[in-house]
Amino acid sequence: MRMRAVWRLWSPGRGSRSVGDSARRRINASCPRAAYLGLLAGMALKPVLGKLGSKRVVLASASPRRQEILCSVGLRFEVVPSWFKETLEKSSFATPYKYAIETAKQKALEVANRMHVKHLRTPDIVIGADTIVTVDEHILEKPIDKQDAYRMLSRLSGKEHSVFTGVAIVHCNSKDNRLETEVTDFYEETKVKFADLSEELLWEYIHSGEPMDKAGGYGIQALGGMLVEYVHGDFLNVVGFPLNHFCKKLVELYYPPPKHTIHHIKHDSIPSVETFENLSDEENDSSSPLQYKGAIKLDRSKTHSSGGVCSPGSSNIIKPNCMMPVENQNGVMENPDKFPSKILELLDGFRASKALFVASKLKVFDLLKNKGVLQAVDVANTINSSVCGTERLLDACAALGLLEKTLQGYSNSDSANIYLASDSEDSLHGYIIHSDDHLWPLFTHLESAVKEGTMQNYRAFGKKSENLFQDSYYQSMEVKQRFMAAMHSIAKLTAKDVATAFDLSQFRSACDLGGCTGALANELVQKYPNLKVTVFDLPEVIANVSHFQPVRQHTAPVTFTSGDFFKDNFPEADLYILSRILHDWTDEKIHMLLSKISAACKPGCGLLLSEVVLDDEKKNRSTALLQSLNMLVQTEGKERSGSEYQSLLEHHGFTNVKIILTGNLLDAIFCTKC
Ligand SMILES: Cc1cn([C@H]2C[C@H](O)[C@@H](COP(=O)(O)OP(=O)(O)OP(=O)(O)O)O2)c(=O)[nH]c1=O
Repeated sequence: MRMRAVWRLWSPGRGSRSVGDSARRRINASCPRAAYLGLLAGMALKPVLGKLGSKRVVLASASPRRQEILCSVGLRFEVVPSWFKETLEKSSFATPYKYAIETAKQKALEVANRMHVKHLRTPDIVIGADTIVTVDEHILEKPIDKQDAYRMLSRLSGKEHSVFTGVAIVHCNSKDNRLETEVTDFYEETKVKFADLSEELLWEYIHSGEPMDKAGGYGIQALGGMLVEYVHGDFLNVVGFPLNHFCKKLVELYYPPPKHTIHHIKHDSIPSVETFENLSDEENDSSSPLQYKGAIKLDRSKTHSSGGVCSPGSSNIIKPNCMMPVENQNGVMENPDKFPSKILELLDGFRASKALFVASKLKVFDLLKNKGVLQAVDVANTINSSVCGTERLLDACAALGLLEKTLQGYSNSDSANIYLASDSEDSLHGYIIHSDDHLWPLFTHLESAVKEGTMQNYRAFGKKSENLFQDSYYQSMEVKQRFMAAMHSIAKLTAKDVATAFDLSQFRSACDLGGCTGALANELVQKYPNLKVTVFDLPEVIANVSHFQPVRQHTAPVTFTSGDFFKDNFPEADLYILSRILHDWTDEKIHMLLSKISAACKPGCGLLLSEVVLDDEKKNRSTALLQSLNMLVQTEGKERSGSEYQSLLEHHGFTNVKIILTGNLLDAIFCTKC
């Protein structure tokens, strides 16, 4: 079989299926037990999701496979790739899985610490994982180059090997500003047997590029599946995350089984599932969309009934339509879980956004920051609103985790004090108001934007946008200040991660083109005191930057110069910066701008971009992809993938393009002029 023919079927962008789909399809076709386990995992996770719903869960992994596996069961999490280098001394571990567990643990702890220290955002749970392949007592990780991939794959040819994934679940707690962690870890082993691989097949596979970011140099979920004769164990474990074992661990952690309630459901090809009844909502977690009050017990005699009801408040209720597996007429367990929680959550999304917008606009978070705890009636009187409406808004905000509600009244959550109060240093208030006043009207015309493929400024605001910034953002003082405040909020939130993503210490002068209020520039001079930074932006912007400047800064001040980077000459510098600029424009305009920058750069000069970087297949980072829709409704630009940026940059003589996914809202790209 020729690889290329198959590649066409599976390659992204040609209607290929996701890893999750392909993985699931394989499971179903070849391994009924694994298929069942897949379903079990999905079901088992749902009630646990209620537990995790109110928690900040972080996946400390850059692996798109892991993200997809966890996404596919509806877990909500942030992705913050770990910076931990996988360099532990292998020989110091008694077994390979201990090595994988320790690496997973270190990956997760690194992220927990970094988030705690750098972002003041202590997560509740950080998940780390590490996948290794072992053959003939050797541990194989990701190949460093094609030769290395060749060595690995020829070692695996014709043999059975083991794939171990170590997983660490780190629970975090911030006490007196110190991070406390509690680690739960486990591993899963899957045996995989490779067919005999001919040299030709082997090299063709290596040249497909697939082996490079995968342990053992193969991806079982894609082309690499053709090399495999059999799999014993959890398929998803090979793909990078043992979902089933993970779910069981969560159940163990959150629903420790009271011994007397354990029922075993047995079936020939199906494992006992003592976890199910413990997944009922005895603890009554209000954050779960699948929330039903009262203890719900599994009554096997009734699981055949077709019309099980889930009603709140009653005990001894069977809910086969909600979470539990039921046996069909043939005695085979089926997943009856048709509850569309993910879809319902999306459906609700706009209501939650609007509640946040309105509470921000009415300055609820400012009021509660100043006053501490208030009853709804006091809030209503102060913000000049009805008591019944205010109470519902406050209750919704409390349920969304923005406020806390006690008998004494409502108060801000910690994150509301940090991010929602308009006067706090890291406030997102500006961006929230911009989202309500500007993006919301634009998004109501998303359908037209999709049909026409163009921005919707005219429909939303009755203004033609021949010159995007002049016409849309700088037409009135009020809109301009709102827009600048919005950009400032995001720049402040991301500046530290962008400024520290690369070592820029060799540069003496920098020019931030379109640098707006100078938030990134001010961060750069803090980090590099010898760097002189100039912000170059339109005169309308520069005229308004003064009240965004830091009050106490012990470094040389940032300089501001006005001009239009498309038309005017910009200041000389050995480092140019474009933060959230390229995404506003078409490729044509980007070429124009990059060619101007390239002409201004001497060899060795640097160019730092900060943008949302899409994954190459444009399917994994939903926040980034939604941001691309955001660009569609309001600009002629779009978000781009790493390779798209790379080819734009290389076209203008910039080389050594490096990309860092910061885990924050903006990523960082750095390259130098050759
Ligand atoms: C064996 C095998 C591995 N893999 C992948 C899973 C992991 O992503 C990768 C193993 O490398 P890891 O170091 O475990 O993970 P990673 O570097 O991709 O991500 P991070 O360290 O940020 O968590 O190999 C497959 O996708 N398919 C396979 O068949």
